[in-house]
Amino acid sequence: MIPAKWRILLGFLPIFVAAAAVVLNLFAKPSAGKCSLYPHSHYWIASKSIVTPSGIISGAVEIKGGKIVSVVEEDVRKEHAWSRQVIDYWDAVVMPGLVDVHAHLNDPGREEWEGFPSGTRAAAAGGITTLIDMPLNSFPSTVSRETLMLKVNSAAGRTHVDVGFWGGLVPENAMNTSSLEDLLEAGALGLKSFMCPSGINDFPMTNTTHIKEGLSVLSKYKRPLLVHAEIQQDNGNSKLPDGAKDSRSYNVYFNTRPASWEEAAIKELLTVTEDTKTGGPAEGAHLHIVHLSDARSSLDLIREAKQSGHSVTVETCPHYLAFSAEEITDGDTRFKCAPPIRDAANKEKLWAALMDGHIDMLSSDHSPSVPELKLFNEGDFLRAWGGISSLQFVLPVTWSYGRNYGITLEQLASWWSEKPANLAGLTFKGTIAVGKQADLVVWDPEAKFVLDETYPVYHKHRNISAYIGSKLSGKVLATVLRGDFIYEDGKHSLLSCGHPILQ
Ligand SMILES: NC(=O)NC(NC(N)=O)C(=O)[O-]
Ligand SMILES: [Zn+2]
Ligand SMILES: [Zn+2]
Repeated sequence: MIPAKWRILLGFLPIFVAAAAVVLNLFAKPSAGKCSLYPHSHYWIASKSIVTPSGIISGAVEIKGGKIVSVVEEDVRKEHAWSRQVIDYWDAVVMPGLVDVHAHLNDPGREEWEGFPSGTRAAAAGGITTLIDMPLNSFPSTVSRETLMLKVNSAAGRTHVDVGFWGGLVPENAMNTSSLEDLLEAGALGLKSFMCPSGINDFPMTNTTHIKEGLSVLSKYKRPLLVHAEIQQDNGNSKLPDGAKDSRSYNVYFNTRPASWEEAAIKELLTVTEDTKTGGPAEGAHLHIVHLSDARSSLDLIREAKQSGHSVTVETCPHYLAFSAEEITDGDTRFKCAPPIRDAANKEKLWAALMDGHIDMLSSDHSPSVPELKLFNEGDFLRAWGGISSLQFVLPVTWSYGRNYGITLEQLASWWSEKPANLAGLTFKGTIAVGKQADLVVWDPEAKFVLDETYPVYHKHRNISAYIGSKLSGKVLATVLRGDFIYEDGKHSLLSCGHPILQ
């Protein structure tokens, strides 16, 4: 029998515990050294603008153990205020974290171009919570189980966001089913190939036969093939001897890779994607065309193929939507990429296709190099490295330019989170819904900023980014990865707690 005075004291115990919890919470500081800037594992994020699959709501997202456990259209602030478990963002937008299915992090092997630590820090600061890394520009290229393991080992404990990996489809493994299966069994989320030279020696291009083989293996795994769709034609002016061209001229570069290269590649691809139709020999496989630039005939072909049941999707990138050939200054090789940024009328058509749903999603195609390879002194468009560096800015860029076309927050979430997560088979990410991982970006659509010398940039080489000097609106306030605040207001959590994602 417990003496009466102890029983009275025990009766007060829950009150003591609650009071202690309140005091501890009041003095809780961001816990340095951990994965999150906040100590909570069960909390609510409140806002008047939460982007869910069923529309924008005013309310709160309840997060517990890294997952979304409820999404409520109620004011939870009063109910939970005492515990300081509500983080209130008022008018800021809460969206699913971005899933970037096309980034070149070049690690291991070319870390001086960009590595997992710098690339994923930039991603976190930009509201991207998941990156799928491309199999080329690192060394060696990711074309086998062994080379995938090099990637995974290099990423371990060094990424601020979750990172998945595409494997490379190259002639050698395309003709060797067991090696391709081995790469997929090891966890590659899908494959990627080039129909023109990739610029990387150990990543040779594939032809239609290789692509057909790849799709047939992928159909068993129900994973996608991503293709860089350009086929070299004789109609570019690349045949001119170098001396006859002003290599500083953007127009000269632009004309070396005309839209007919994209069109030719897509025409060929669509002969193979017949097989992906329901009942076809490669049913279950899916073809995804990366970084579409030509919004004319290439897009018409894709639209028709989709209508006749091919399993095909297409992405474009913010640089094709933000810039036009007419605005690019000669010698400014920051804007060199392949396929090239085309004329302003083409850009308008890209926007129209995106708004109509004919372009399914967006990706960064962040493809940096060391500044020396951009040949800024010579301004040589023909010899400079092709690739735009943009990872940290894709959300404000899409928003700033897209506002003029009337884009909605729901569209942003679909293009940047839901559709890319589906492409990569990440059923546990991509939307704000009960049961999903709590990957979120909180951002202020009205905040304006200039990307000048003072702006913190986490890419390895800020001067190669095509966006430096731009005025943008839409500022990322906080990024949440599986419930952890990995970024808020210029601060990153001290530990890099991103996970590798293997299928
Ligand atoms: N080797 C590359 O990173 N190439 C990339 N380069 C671009 N887009 O200019 C690409 O995705 O094709
Ligand atoms: Zn490409
Ligand atoms: Zn790329």
